[in-house]
Amino acid sequence: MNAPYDIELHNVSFQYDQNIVLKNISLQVKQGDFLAVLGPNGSGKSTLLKIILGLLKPTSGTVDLFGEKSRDFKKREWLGYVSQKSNAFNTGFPATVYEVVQSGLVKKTGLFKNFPKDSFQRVEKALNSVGMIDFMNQSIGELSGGQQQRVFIARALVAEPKCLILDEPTVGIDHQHVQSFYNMLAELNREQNLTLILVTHDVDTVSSKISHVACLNQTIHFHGFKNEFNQLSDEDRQAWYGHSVRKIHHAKSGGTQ
Ligand SMILES: Nc1ncnc2c1ncn2[C@@H]1O[C@H](COP(=O)(O)OP(=O)(O)OP(=O)(O)O)[C@@H](O)[C@H]1O
Repeated sequence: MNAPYDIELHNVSFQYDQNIVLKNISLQVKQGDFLAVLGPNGSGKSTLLKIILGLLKPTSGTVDLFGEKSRDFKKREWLGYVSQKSNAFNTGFPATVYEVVQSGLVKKTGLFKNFPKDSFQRVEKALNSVGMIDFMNQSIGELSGGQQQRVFIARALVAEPKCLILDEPTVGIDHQHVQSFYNMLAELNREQNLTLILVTHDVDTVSSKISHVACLNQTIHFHGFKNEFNQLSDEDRQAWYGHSVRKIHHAKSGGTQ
């Protein structure tokens, strides 16, 4: 299928009971984009992701996935999802890294079907992509938060998604490992042309990796290329975030602008 966009939202609004959370969101994400979704706490970022994933239905407006109406879209495995709470296993959890990643194939094969014959190769490939192949036989609970999160990305990758959606995936990862985590995402984006949608507060750390930025606070205040985001005036930023927000820091430019 040669869809113009992986994801296209038209005038999407959403409310929980009387609480309006999203208003008139129109947004397009094309194949190979690396989009960072930014916004203050409670601005609707996770809700937006759940609408894209089809876990919540818009109160009004429509979502198209790979050129089809979301409600008609059957290839759900094309959308991978890694939530911020994935890395929450304790040390006693009785599953190996291999088993956790293999469970991601259920999305592709269905719950009551056997795993495909080449599942070992698929798990191997996914673990290689996230640099975790050496941990294949280890218990998931024995890994650090950052390692567990890589395994969860492998679990999403094993179903061979075209777009990976990540909700604050670095929560619980040691500061010194966050950069290498984002390097890994950038490599997936570059080498596998994987579309990435990332909700994050790590604007500075991820800035050199992303291609696009969307600024959300109930509605979209800005959506465009990263460079355009950097041109936003302080007034625009204040209107979006409610208080002064730093511009993206570029290591080469010699400091926060
Ligand atoms: N299941 C729910 N039922 C009712 N209200 C909810 C529910 N989930 C979220 N909300 C409300 O919707 C609003 C947006 O929440 P959401 O989690 O989408 O924001 P967010 O930008 O992801 O926040 P954060 O950065 O704190 O994770 C908040 O006011 C929140 O209280």
